[in-house]
Amino acid sequence: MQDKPVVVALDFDDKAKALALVDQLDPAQCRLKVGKEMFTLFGPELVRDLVGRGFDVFLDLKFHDIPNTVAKAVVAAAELGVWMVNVHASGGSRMMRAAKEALAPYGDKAPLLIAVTVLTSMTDSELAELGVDADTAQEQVLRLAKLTQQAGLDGVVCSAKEAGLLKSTLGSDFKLVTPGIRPAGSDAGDQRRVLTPMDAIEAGSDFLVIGRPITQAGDPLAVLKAINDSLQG
Ligand SMILES: O=C(O)c1cc(=O)[nH]c(=O)n1[C@@H]1O[C@H](COP(=O)(O)O)[C@@H](O)[C@H]1O
Repeated sequence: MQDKPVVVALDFDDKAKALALVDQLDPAQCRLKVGKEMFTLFGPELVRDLVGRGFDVFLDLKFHDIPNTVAKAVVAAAELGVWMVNVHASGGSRMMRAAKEALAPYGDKAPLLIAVTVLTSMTDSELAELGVDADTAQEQVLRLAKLTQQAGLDGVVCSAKEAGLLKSTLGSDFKLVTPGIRPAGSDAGDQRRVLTPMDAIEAGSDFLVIGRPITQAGDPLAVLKAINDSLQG
């Protein structure tokens, strides 16, 4: 298992509330994810602040644009000192390769570059609505994950439900970052393809992105601790 597999998704519209949670967290216990809402509201300053506090930050902006634009965007992320950044695999292999090449000058200081395959909120019928020629979400995830690996990226964001298949097909070094994680008994919300933290790790997930079950809990630290303890077996 990876060191510190839990990545807490900081999806807040209130910076003070987010920082009140961050103040209680220890960079030795978890990593943090900043997504579209907080980045749009509070910008790179927030990311610099979190990096400055010693957290590994996953900048989850899911870039999806032409190769030149995405390459420049991932360089901007690297300049912020983030640990991980992501793009949409459906932006294509040329775009993904351009992003990877743009990070080469950062050497081992480059953020991990990850691609989103099929969003964990998507169902098979929603994929069909988009005209995706795959029988199941899983088939499309595998197709996009193979493309991502061929483009030289470090891994993919996927549902833990696909982790076993992806690990056995793509090898143990290819990182699997899995949202849609719900400790037993917690509300799935808008997620459709969910697993518990332990089941996700056993299936082959490297990093567990967990938002509302921690951030909306009465005692977020207790939930994080319970999750970390459950993973220690
Ligand atoms: O890239 C992601 O992190 C992501 C990809 C995906 O397919 N599904 C998904 O839920 N996410 C993110 O993972 C987090 C999940 O949050 P909760 O559903 O609150 O645990 C959110 O910040 C989502 O934006």
